[in-house]
Amino acid sequence: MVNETVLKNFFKYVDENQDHYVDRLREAVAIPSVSSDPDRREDVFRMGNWLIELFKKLGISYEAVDVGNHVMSGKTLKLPPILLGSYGNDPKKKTILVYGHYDVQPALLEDGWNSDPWKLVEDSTGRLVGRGSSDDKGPIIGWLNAIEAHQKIGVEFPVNLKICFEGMEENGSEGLDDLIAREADKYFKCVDAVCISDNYWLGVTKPCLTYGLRGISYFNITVSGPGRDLHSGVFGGTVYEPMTDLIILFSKLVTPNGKILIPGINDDVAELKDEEMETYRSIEFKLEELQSAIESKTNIYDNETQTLQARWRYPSLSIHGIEGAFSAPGVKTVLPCKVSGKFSIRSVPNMDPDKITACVDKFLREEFGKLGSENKLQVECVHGAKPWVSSPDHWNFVAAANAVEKVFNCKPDLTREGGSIPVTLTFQDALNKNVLLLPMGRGDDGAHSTNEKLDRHNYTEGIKLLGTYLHEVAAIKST
Ligand SMILES: NCC(=O)N[C@@H](Cc1c[nH]cn1)C(=O)O
Ligand SMILES: [Zn+2]
Ligand SMILES: [Zn+2]
Repeated sequence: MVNETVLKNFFKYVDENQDHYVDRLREAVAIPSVSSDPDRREDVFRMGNWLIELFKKLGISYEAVDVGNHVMSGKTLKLPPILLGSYGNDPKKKTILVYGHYDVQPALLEDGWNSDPWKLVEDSTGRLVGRGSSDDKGPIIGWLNAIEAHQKIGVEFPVNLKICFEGMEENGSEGLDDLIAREADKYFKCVDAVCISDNYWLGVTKPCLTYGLRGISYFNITVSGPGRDLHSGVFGGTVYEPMTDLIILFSKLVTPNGKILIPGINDDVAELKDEEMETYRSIEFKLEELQSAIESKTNIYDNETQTLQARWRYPSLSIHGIEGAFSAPGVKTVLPCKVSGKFSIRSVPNMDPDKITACVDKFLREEFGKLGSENKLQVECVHGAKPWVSSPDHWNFVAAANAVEKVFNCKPDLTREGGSIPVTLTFQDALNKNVLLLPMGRGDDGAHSTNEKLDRHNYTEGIKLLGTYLHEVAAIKST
């Protein structure tokens, strides 16, 4: 049984120290730890060091594992360290592994932010706006805040905690799978279950536990031809233009209503069974919540079930951008000599990343061949992750559901998620343990988008939720 007095004191301490937690998040957001920008790599390291200082302060023993180098945009870069922390080592207690990431997506004020993305600001409704506030600095700091609160109120921590924080999640989690394979029987040996707080509620009011993710295959297709950028007045109409070829290729990938046009891509998608259909019925989700998150009515489906299925159990293809193309304000009559188009496919059970790459490569080469262009095409899958589905009947989920009831006074929805967290399946397979996703933020947080936020309420109740989950884990029979 969870000691209710302990929880009461823990909740009270968290409530009274909200501002301290917000200040801590502010410090973290101020470090622009963008893993996909070679010029920001030092900041990713700085963020790792910031966490190490906090580990030291909280008495968490740790190793900052150097996982070598990688090549990005033609540059060899050091990979940020993977932080492996240990808090407690009592053989009588369960051991929970928590994972999160300290890198963030890029953000520029001119993308449409209302304030500097690297300065956490709180609006009048308690929205804490800043890059990484929800994805994933708020949640990872949440675990550490929960440890600190237990120390301050003088309460024994309910479990042994293993911590794995990486700085490359937004950029393919390079080095992490190998490290997990190496450490499965060492650092990760005693782990009883895994908890990841790196996703969001479905809507804005109801907490959820998540048992599935889509995979991702991220592609870079480069079309090159002329040896240098050219004046379109002088050379337009006389040369094969890489940008024209690329746009035609892009136009062949997907229809405006999301149907993927690449032959073979949809072949392996798991069949929709009656039991799965049932799971959509009980979920509290309204199209209005989606519309509020996308700040428009540009949704493709006019009903909730089809929308959730499109997000969770069918693949999608999104076009992200073009490197090398003119994108600044104003007018520039250039004809770029080399452009790289970026798009990704979110995959679902039973799709296979190698087959996805083979289908994409074959299709694009055939379509490019039809253009009769003298330019060159290069197709590359820059990183991939497999989809993941887990069992929500496991005691790990039951403990989390109990914690949701204690903190939010309601039963959580059981959801899948359209995003990808590459390491989830690795943990499940390499450690043979149950993995649970326990989100802190809301569906309208705008992760990866402009004006990303975490509500103060979700942050503080989230700290309580993470701590209470660990108490419930300690109390539950785990057979
Ligand atoms: N919060 C999880 C998340 O945002 N995951 C990313 C992972 C990714 C893969 N390639 C680039 N980022 C996601 O986009 O789903
Ligand atoms: Zn992310
Ligand atoms: Zn994330």
